[in-house]
Amino acid sequence: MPGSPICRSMSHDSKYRSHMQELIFDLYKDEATGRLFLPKFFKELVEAGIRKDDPRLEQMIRQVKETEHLEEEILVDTHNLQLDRDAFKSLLDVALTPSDSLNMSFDSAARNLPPAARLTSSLDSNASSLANDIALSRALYISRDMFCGCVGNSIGVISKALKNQLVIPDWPGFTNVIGEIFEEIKPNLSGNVATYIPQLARANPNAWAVSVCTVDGQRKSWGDAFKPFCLQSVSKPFTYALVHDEIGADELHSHIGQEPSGRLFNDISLDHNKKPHNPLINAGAIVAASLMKRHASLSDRFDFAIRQFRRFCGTGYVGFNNAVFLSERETADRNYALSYYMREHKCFPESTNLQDTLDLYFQLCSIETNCDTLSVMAATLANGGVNPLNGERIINNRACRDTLSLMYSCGMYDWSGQFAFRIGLPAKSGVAGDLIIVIPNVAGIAIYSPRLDTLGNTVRGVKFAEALIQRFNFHNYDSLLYSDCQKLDPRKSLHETESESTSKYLFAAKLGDISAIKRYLLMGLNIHDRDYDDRTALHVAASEGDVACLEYLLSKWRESPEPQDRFGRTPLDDAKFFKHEESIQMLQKAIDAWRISEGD
Ligand SMILES: NC(=O)CC[C@H](N)C(=O)O
Repeated sequence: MPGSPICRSMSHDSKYRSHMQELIFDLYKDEATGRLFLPKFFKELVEAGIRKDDPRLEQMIRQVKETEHLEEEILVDTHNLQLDRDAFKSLLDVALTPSDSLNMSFDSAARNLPPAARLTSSLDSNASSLANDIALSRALYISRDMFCGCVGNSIGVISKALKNQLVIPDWPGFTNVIGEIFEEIKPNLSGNVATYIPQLARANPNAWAVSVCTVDGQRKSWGDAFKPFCLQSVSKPFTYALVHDEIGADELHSHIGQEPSGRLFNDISLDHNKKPHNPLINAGAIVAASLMKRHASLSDRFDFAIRQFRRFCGTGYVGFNNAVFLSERETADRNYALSYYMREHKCFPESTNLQDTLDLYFQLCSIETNCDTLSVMAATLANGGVNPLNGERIINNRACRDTLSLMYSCGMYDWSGQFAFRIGLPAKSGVAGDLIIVIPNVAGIAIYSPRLDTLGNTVRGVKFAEALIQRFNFHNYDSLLYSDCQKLDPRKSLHETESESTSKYLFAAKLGDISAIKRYLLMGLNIHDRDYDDRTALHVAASEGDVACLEYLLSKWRESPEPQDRFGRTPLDDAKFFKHEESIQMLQKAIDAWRISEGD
């Protein structure tokens, strides 16, 4: 439909996308080769918190690998290397692995190439120069066409990351503090592993893991983050959300209340309406299970549930621990008694099969995952029901809102009131020692430490939550106006005036922070911008004698390299004043070239 809003927006989107692709390529390309050095590019994304296994980068990484077939003659001709395909691919794999260890990966990769493929070359035997020479081949320096052809839908997250517009812009700074808290709490070995379900008693009591995923998909994990555990009661908010999404609030709340019970999670009690107090204790969760796809077979109901649980994370591990399911079912007198008591009070829908209901409830509690994956599930709740890694809506917004409200008031058993008061965030704990904390519109946090306190909450998890709130202004009421809260606010600076951006841009030039300069240019700032003294970034870099920064600016400069500030001084004057010889030569060369191009 040419001209229609949809068509315009689609054409606008595709025009915007290709504009961003070109802009990013130009900003990040290596001036010497005119190509984009992939490892360095990915390093920028990793530093912003976007991991290589992020589904949004999958297409790009796959296409780069597929598109870039190994042309041995290029390697042999250009570098006189005797290199077999596997060895080169292993080096390409390392180079495309944006990780903290990226810096050393080239050297280690070149040194660790399989003996058979040990490179023989006329080049310097030093691994890093060898690796860098290999990197000069096409595979790691990609052309404009290849970049624009491969980046595809990844451009959204890439441009946001490079523009520093992700919800937590200083990701390294934020995760450093989280890492400190993680280490601080690690020595705490108080509490005991749950034993009333025999399988749970076998957990490693000292396991300790924390994972964070933001609503922009920035992720980091610490400790045993890939060690599997069963969700147990952490499954309850997701069950409630799915049933809410399926049958709606009115029908759901005609069966289950929204009040904290003030009792243990498996207490045999109902509220004044003879309904379970809320869906986050056993009584309410069992009724919620009875409502989930209640006209389908038990196998279809479980299949639906686990598929939906997997959609909450979109990646990672979500499985099922049959041993825990059987162990739980064999020792569930309390839940059976509670269910018969509820049936007596007609809490279940007509013709509910109680055994099926309990089996489904035990199965939901026996869904297995790990911290790294669970943090994404929590981030989907933080993100209004939309999975941040793929943009898929999993539950409607009202179901998400109601889930968070109940997690806020009822999520921590008989410590829910204290948790809401002290930490001020929606959370849900489980007897496996798992805990999710949701920071609405910011991030989901998953924690795993099996030692529980007397109320059934993970001891380290609660301590972590308290430490988190001491450092960051995440408490629901830290955001009050006129707050004198001195805590850290790691979220992006919401508004920056143009003059603020210009001064920050010039300050980046003073620091020689080329990445920050690129981010400002990516955000649309004009490279020739001047401050109130008509000083430009060229003046600043020339005064500092920062040759790398000066070289980058001159490579993008499209005006005369002799701008005058309010005192009539040019960047060359400044370089001469501070006696920066290299800068003087570089500027003089640029001035000569400019004058020739202007026909002076
Ligand atoms: N708090 C919990 O995690 C309890 C869940 C466990 N499956 C039970 O029903 O008792």
